[in-house]
Amino acid sequence: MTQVFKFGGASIQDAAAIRRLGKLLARFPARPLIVVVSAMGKTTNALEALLAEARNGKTADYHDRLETLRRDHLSTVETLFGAKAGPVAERVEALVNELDQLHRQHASRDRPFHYDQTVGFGELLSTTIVSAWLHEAGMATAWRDARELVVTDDCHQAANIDWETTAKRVRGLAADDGRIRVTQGFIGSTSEGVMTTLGREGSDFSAAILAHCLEAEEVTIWKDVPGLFNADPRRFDNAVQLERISYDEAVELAWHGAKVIHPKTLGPLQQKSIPLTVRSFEDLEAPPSTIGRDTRFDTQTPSLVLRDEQTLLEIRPRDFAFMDEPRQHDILGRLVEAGLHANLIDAGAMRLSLCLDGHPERLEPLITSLCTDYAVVRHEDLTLLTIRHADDALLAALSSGRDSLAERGNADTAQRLFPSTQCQGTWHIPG
Ligand SMILES: Nc1ncnc2c1ncn2[C@@H]1O[C@H](COP(=O)(O)OP(=O)(O)O)[C@@H](O)[C@H]1O
Ligand SMILES: N[C@@H](CC(=O)OP(=O)(O)O)C(=O)O
Repeated sequence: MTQVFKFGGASIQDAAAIRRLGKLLARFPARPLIVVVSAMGKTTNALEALLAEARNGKTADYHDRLETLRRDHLSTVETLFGAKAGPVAERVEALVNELDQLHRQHASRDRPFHYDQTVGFGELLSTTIVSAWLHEAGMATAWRDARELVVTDDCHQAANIDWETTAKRVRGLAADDGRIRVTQGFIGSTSEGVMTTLGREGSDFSAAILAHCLEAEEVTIWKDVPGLFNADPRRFDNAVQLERISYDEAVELAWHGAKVIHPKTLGPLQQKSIPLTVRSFEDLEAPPSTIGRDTRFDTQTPSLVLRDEQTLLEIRPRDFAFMDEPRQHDILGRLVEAGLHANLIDAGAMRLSLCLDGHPERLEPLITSLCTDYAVVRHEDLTLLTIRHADDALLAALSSGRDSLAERGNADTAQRLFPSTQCQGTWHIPG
């Protein structure tokens, strides 16, 4: 049965990491094996900065960054392949040159389109190197172009999957010829062949799309943590690993901002009952986390998610009228048009409060539009705490000494919005 492995930026950040990836894969001889790979390290952030420089006319900065990108990838190739670097270095050079050429072609197009023609190159570069290295390390490997597999609409930067066409294209991917298939996460293309991206951190979703279409046995996401924890272990000194949780619970954590899994990943897997394993690429012996149908363990441990860089908008009618359904409909419609998502919504008789990611390019036009019809008060630099399965004592302890600007709660989930200045440093889960 087909296995799908996904490796994120941290697992292939440099030559040493790619060597480690080769050793890891050598321990998994079962085929068919599909390996979905993200861009190396923080390449996607670098490509976003490159795009901004290109669009702001900072030509010298653009060229410096492009050359840094070229140098970093070539230096990884040289470290890995030494005297045999030539053919791989040529392919890397060709990709960087193609990226540069596309910039000239697309500079006058709208930003989301231009974004997708730029930022997707991170994955094309990384898979070119990883695939060649696996071959060099003695594993039969075939590089596959995700743009020929994952078909989407033209909603650039957040493309929607054409499941029927994708399923047809993906069918041959699991051909049992013993070769590992290496392909890119995060990217796809329209039916006309124009590159699209699936949203930041979307490679987990790519792995789920392929697994869904191939009815795979399992998806494994390899991470720098042993599994899914009840809070980000970088932020909470006593976070504990959740060894078994359900799709439903995992989707709640991901939706509320637990960065470890992209929220869209769970749906395609749940539909086909394909388990998702989150595992450490650093320690193969560490017990992993498994996400599946079993809901028995979901409520045993409270889970916490912190989301930084939040903005709260308090929106009021100017005429002392109610914040009734037509007004809420109007405001939420503008939110959708701006391409924004509210992480917390709270309504009063004459107020609608929305907590949004601080995304200046989308937020500013929304605020300008709202200010024409409503009184808007804006609070910046906030951190949203979401707790699943909390009791009153835990909520009180976490809120103590912090000013809550907005709150929401139901039977399973409580949210509190605090000033980020009161949320710095390491957190400890009381209990
Ligand atoms: N609930 C959580 N459980 C585990 N890790 C989490 C959680 N929330 C956030 N993280 C963070 O997610 C990181 C791994 O995800 P990410 O950096 O996106 O990996 P990659 O880009 O390699 O796929 C971990 O280093 C950890 O700090
Ligand atoms: N490289 C893309 C897609 C992705 O999923 O990356 P990672 O798996 O490293 O989070 C991004 O950074 O958004």
